[in-house]
Amino acid sequence: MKHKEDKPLTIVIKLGTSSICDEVTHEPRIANMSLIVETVVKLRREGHRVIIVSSAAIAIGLKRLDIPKRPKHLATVQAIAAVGQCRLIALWDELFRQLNQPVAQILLTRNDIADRAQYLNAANTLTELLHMGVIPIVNENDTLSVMEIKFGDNDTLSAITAGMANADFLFLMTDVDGLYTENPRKNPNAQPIEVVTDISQLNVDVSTGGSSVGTGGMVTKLIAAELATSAGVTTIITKSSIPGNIHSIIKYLRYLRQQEGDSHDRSINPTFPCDLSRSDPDVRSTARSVTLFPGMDSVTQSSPSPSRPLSRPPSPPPRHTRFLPQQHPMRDRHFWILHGLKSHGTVYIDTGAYKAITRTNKAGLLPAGVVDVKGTFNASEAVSLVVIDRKALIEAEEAHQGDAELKKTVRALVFENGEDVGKAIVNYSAVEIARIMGLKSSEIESLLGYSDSEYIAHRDNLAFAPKHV
Ligand SMILES: Nc1ncnc2c1ncn2[C@@H]1O[C@H](COP(=O)(O)OP(=O)(O)OP(=O)(O)O)[C@@H](O)[C@H]1O
Repeated sequence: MKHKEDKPLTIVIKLGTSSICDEVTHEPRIANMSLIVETVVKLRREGHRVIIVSSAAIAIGLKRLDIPKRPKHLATVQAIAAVGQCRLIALWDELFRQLNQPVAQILLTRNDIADRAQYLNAANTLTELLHMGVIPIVNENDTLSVMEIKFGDNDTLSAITAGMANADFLFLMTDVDGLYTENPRKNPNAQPIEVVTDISQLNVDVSTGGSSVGTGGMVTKLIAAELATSAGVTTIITKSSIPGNIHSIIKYLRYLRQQEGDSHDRSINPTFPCDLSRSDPDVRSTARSVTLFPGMDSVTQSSPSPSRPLSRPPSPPPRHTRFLPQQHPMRDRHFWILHGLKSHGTVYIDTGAYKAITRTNKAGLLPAGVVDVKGTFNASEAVSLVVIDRKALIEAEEAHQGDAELKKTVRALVFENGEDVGKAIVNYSAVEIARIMGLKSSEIESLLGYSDSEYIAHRDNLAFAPKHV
């Protein structure tokens, strides 16, 4: 019988600038890149599908053009990126060619995925390349990207790519071997974090930057981990200087998964009391119940099945931080709304509306639940949803009836304290919403002269950040 753990995996590997280039000289780290190539080809030969997200176009361009320091002028940086990207992909192609492995270049901007059809098209191209046995090498299209259409950093881009490709794993390879309580470059006593079950509960300092060529630091890695785990992708931060670690970590996690699979096989009730320390010393104190792979229920670890001998436990994996995927991954469309679309404004809703649109059998957003609107956006564009306390707003306004200035300040305060809970694609423009907010849907037509929908946003067009569902 073929077991779940034998299933080929889709693995996204994000390589930071510091992994590909020397911080000072900007020379490519050929030896390290070669080791990455060997690891990726090994994974390919085991049947896995691998996508690389590669930074470093600008750094490589600086070297190519003999410019010692990154200039400030945007057009100059974009020109350098164009030169560097060319060299970078040529380098990857040359190294992979030695092992007869074809690669493909994919350059993305946020604009490329802002349209649902284009997003699906990009996802289909990725799938097709993987199916053909090609390694897609993804990067932000720095040459075209202006602030408005930027992913901003390749950590975010890699998480979106992982979601798009329905990946099992996202490896964020960097110059530290994991997340620490503080920046280990600054404080050698910082403690490593091994398993993260809930990113919102993390108590770490990620405020300081990393290498001089790095762009995101740890902050963007945490954002990326939150994004990827919400799509069901196990996310790992580890050191890029030993790329073979990817293989050891996967082997180790597959072993755990095999144990988990056997627990499922032999039990009517899949949850066992367990001693995590037997199989996973990393998890000992941090997690009692773990989900190792997307699509599998959270189960506690248990001893191996007596009916089928397990393979020998692999040696403990190299140090890494592992972010466990959400038990109920977000639907692809919701993932796209939340992370693929740029917000063009804000729709403020009250707590009643929020409850209605987030309950299990969720409703669409009706005009009655909208308190205010900000920005200039058209119908069919994405907006942020912010929940505010309508009762507090009314009370505050009533308390300051006589003082228009104070009333304005208090109102602004209530709005400032609102909570950003997700995004929606709206059926009406900002101007239209401003006219129909607070009203019953049946009143839309008489007010606007038409009624395209009874909803401000249909329930399929509402997406919430994981902690808000
Ligand atoms: N709490 C923390 N734990 C671990 N590293 C931290 C922490 N806070 C800050 N850092 C810094 O984050 C750095 C890694 O991020 P950085 O952006 O420099 O690298 P990269 O991802 O390899 O490059 P790029 O951003 O170009 O993709 C580490 O070198 C470390 O100095």
